[in-house]
Amino acid sequence: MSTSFKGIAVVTGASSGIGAIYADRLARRGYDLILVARNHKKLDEVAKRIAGVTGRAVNAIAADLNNKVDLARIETLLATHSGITMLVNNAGVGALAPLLQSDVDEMEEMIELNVTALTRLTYAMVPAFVARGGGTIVNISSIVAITPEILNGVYGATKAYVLALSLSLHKELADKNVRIQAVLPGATATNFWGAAGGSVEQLPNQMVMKSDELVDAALAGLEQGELITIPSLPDVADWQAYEAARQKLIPNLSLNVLPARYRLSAAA
Ligand SMILES: NC(=O)C1=CN([C@@H]2O[C@H](COP(=O)(O)OP(=O)(O)OC[C@H]3O[C@@H](n4cnc5c(N)ncnc54)[C@H](OP(=O)(O)O)[C@@H]3O)[C@@H](O)[C@H]2O)C=CC1
Ligand SMILES: CC(=O)[C@H](N)C(=O)O
Repeated sequence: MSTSFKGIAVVTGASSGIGAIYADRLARRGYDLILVARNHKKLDEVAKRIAGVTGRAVNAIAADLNNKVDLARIETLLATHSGITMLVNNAGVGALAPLLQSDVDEMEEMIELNVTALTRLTYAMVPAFVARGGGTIVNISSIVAITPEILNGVYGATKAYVLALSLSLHKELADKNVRIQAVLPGATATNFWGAAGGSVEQLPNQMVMKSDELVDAALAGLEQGELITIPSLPDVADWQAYEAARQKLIPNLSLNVLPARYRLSAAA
């Protein structure tokens, strides 16, 4: 594996779980790092460990992406730091309870982090990448983007947003050398579950991926040029068939002729 210098990767939510593994793997691939999360102590520990092992420059910035002032600080960094070549939009929280058992204020906070913060960081990053002739954005979505029935519906909807935005950005930025990848993890053994009020131990073991294997697979997908990476999916042909079915719908989704099934008969 080449370890030539690849610029700076910014990883949000890097104090634990998937984000901390991304930080480690990207440093080993030759990126210097800027790590973002709220917990300064944990973030510093991750940064020191990775810098010690890899010798790369690793900066930790404590920021609450649900706080407008902190978020603006990170947006400014992304828009102005010319060394940044990759953004991993990973920070996110989830929920497990259905609508009747969940609190709408908590849902709003989740939307602010999973959707609003990710959108604002992307809006800060993309013009800078376009101006510099390229860059890479990795968006951590989830399999619940396409299976919202599995967990809390608002959580699934936030991840469907991430998938939709990624598909659109890929098309919009195709000729600007800005790479987009959306990663759709299935259940992964991280703090996510405890933070969402559950426990990963309650899931059947065969459904749960280790976070290091998840990230290694996601980076393999990135290096293979994938737009969508579903690390758990055994046969990529199944995703391709799903996507082909979606593409087949497109020419028929906006027409000025009513299909026969909706034409009311004169007698009715
Ligand atoms: N684990 C799973 O089963 C799956 C997870 N995902 C997604 O993966 C991503 C990473 O989660 P995962 O590693 O599993 O869980 P973790 O709880 O381990 O990581 C979440 C990260 O986000 C950070 N974070 C949370 N809130 C904020 C905030 N307001 N501002 C800044 N950072 C914040 C946390 O750090 P801190 O508390 O220090 O701020 C932490 O570093 C999420 O987007 C999640 O939705 C997707 C599919 C499956
Ligand atoms: C699919 C999952 O189980 C996961 N926790 C997620 O965050 O989407």
